Amino acid sequence: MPARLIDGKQTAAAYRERVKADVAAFTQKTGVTPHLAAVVVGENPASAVYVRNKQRACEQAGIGSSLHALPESASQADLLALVQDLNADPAVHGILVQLPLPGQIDERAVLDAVAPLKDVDCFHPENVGLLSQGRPRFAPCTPAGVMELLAAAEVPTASARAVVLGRSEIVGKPMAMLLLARGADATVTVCHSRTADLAAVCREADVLIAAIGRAKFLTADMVKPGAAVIDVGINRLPDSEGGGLAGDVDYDAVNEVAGALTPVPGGVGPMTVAVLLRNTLTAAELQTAGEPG
Ligand SMILES: Nc1nc2c(c(=O)[nH]1)N[C@@H](CN(C=O)c1ccc(C(=O)N[C@@H](CCC(=O)O)C(=O)O)cc1)CN2
Repeated sequence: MPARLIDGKQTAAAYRERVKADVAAFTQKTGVTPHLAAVVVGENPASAVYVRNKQRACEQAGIGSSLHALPESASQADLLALVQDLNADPAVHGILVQLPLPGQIDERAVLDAVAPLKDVDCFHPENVGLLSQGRPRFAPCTPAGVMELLAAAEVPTASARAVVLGRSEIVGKPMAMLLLARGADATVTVCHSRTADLAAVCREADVLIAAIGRAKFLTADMVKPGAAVIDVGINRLPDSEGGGLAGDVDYDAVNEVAGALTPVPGGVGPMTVAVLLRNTLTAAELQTAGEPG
């Protein structure tokens, strides 16, 4: 029997409606319109699409946005100066620096330069530290989106064995923290391409998060029958393989073994954008006098 489909588009649409209502209430109460500044460096076509989608989503939620584009040749100093300007601008509540950045730029130095209260991606070490201590200021967008999908699909995490395949700063590590947090209460293993007997480790999972960044890496033999599998991967296939998008999960094969499964596209991706909207509202609340943080 095929797995139950976990529909990210539908869950994200409902989530975005809730954010929109909360933004309207906030703006009515304070007179402040939350504002997201998006920073893009270079001509990466996928980044351009993602940022355009984020701006469109802002507009639909009643959030203002601005685009700050630098050329591919921009120096680290140019980018740091832009980030400092946005940090100092009281009309800007959230700053996102779209990744990846061109090779000449030290990504970590730029992300560290974003003011922690405007760090709507939750990449700044202060915010990662708060998250790891179980007192998050912002939700890490993609991992928090995964938690929303699990909740919407009524997949229990308490006492479940959760395996996170991938150890990136953006997804794998914060994902493990959210699953481990009080309330989620999963028993969490983080594994990666160098884990010994990786398939056996993955097969222990009741909840399996694939975030390794390799197309169709997770195969059916790595999945416990009935497990909930969340595919975080968004990989562009070469034309020789038909082009298009593939997740980190070998969808057709895993669909025959898993109990529930997210598609790509239409799974985790839409949730990343939805959580970004929530974080922009949170940032505006934190920076608006008289608003509880
Ligand atoms: N500053 C950031 N940079 C990047 C992040 C991030 O969270 N913050 N994540 C990714 C890109 N990303 C958001 O920025 C992102 C990627 C994909 C989607 C999405 O909805 N994908 C669709 C498919 C879209 C397509 O056809 O290409 C889907 O999965 O249904 C949303 C956000 C790296 N950079």
